[in-house]
Amino acid sequence: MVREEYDNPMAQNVRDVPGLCVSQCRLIEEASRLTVSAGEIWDLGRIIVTGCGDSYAAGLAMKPAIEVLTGLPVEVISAVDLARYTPSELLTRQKGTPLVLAVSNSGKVARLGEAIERAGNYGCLTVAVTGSRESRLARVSKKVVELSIPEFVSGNGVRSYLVSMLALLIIAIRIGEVKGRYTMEASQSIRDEICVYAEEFRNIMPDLDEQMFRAAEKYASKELFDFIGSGGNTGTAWFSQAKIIEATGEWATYSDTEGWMHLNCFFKHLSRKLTVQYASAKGPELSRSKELMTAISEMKMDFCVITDSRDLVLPEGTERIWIPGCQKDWMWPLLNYLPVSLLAGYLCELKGEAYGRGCRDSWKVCGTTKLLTESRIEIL
Ligand SMILES: N[C@@H]1[C@@H](O)[C@H](O)[C@@H](COP(=O)(O)O)O[C@@H]1O
Repeated sequence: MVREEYDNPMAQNVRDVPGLCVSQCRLIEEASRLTVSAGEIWDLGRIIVTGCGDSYAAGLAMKPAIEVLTGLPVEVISAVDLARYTPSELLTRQKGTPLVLAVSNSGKVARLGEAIERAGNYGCLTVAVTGSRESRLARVSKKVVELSIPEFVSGNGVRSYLVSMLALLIIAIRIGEVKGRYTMEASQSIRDEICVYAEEFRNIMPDLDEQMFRAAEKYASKELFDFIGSGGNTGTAWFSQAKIIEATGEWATYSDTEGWMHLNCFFKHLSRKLTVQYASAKGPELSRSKELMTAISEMKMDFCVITDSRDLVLPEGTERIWIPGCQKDWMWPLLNYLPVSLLAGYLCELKGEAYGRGCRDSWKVCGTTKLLTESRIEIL
């Protein structure tokens, strides 16, 4: 088959991401630099990142990075948990003010606005990281970092996911710098490293594109997709399952590297499943990742490993999907979601599917954003 005949919006979005990463790096730095003052940063006790869907995954993906950079404890809490379940006493000032970073491309999701209004009422410093300053989220947040993502064909959030993660990363770099953990020059060199990573990705894109199209051809009949990753790669694994569900409607799941051996290893119909593991050569979990690879190979199922290593010994029959690595392992999730985004886009074309089932028939009810934006608000 000829790849060009199966080109699709998700693949077009993926190809745009490295350039977008470089251009957004500077723009977000400018938009966010003075949002939280030095005094407010010195007063912080902990950080909560929240959001829905891909925006929640962006928090998972950047959690280790934010922890390393800021030296503060970071929790990623879903919007509904923050709105309705997190005890109010945990949102009040205790050994410093909690900073809540609320990620939402649209700023319109009701539950997130609700969570932020509540957290703000109890004393959190709330910051909306959003594409819309006019949105309800921006209005109820104490501060706003406005993202401006250039228009492009809609591609299942592949570009906005990058920008959400990048914004969290750049805000964290600034917090660490103001706290005196490293110099302004060191901050700039981290941002430079982000751009180097993006450029390396841009260089491998034609080969990666071809490999993922061939993988889509090979795995087009699969009905279950099982993603494994820990640390920031938990966010990547979450995002991977989301793209497969949206683009193909097939069943998809994710777990961390330890959790897989406790649960997802028990799926049946192994011949109908594709298992994908994220394994960075610099990752602190590499020894555990290798144990899983051995077990998965003994179970005899189709298996891909997305890795930044060409030397990592993989079990026979395993497909290596090589992508660039980063000097700082916590930066890897920023772009390592791109191979599966390509895979999902090509699978959608090969299976004759429509994103979100075209919101037709039984899925009509899912097509109205009202269920997300006009949900009843309760400030507890
Ligand atoms: N299906 C979409 C997701 O793809 C999106 O990530 C989420 C949050 O959207 P936003 O970032 O605008 O808050 O909304 C919906 O659930």
